[in-house]
Amino acid sequence: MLIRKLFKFENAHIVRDCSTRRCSENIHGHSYKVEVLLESNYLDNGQMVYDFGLTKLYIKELIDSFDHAITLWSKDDPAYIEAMKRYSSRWVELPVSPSAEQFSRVIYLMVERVLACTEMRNGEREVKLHSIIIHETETGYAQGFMEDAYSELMGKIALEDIVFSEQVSLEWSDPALWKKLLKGEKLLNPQKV
Ligand SMILES: Nc1nc2c(c(=O)[nH]1)N=C([C@H](O)[C@H](O)COP(=O)(O)OP(=O)(O)OP(=O)(O)O)CN2
Repeated sequence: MLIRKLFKFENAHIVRDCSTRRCSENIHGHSYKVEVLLESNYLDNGQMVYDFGLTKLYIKELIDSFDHAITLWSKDDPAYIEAMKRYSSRWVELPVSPSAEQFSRVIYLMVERVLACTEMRNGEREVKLHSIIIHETETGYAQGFMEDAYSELMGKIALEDIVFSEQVSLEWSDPALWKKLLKGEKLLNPQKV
């Protein structure tokens, strides 16, 4: 059984070296839509794969890090990165360029880590991340699966190389959330949301 929850964020970027000049040479923004697809062969005590309400805790919080933020590629021109960080408080720095494809891989790894760290308390069993779909526009999307997220052909992504700005992390329910996830600390699901 597959379930899907939709999240949204508004984000700015430049995608260097792509064929579209508007995209590679200009800061521009998108109203992103993110589909998180979860699967299981089992149902929980509420006869659900995973309560949609529970996805609105850490999964939503982390995806929302990108909202009203600029996403930077750590290999971009250092002068550009420095200027963006100086004049914009909400930024996320990635070890890969922020194309729709790379966003799907990055968000796959982030959501997968949240699920791995989550202690589920309502009889959920073997809830797995199926894929992440990133809609960059109304007409274009990328869908990333586990094999894409871990693909060495596409370039290995280490979660440790994803950096959130101070203003982003201060808006999380726990400003140490990312550090805790990197260490693999447990996140306890509430019994009711
Ligand atoms: N495979 C990809 N192609 C493009 C990406 C991407 O992430 N992956 N990104 C871009 C640009 O960011 C661009 O803004 C979006 O491109 P495009 O679909 O051409 O945008 P339009 O607004 O022109 O969309 P229409 O619906 O066709 O008007 C470029 N390519």
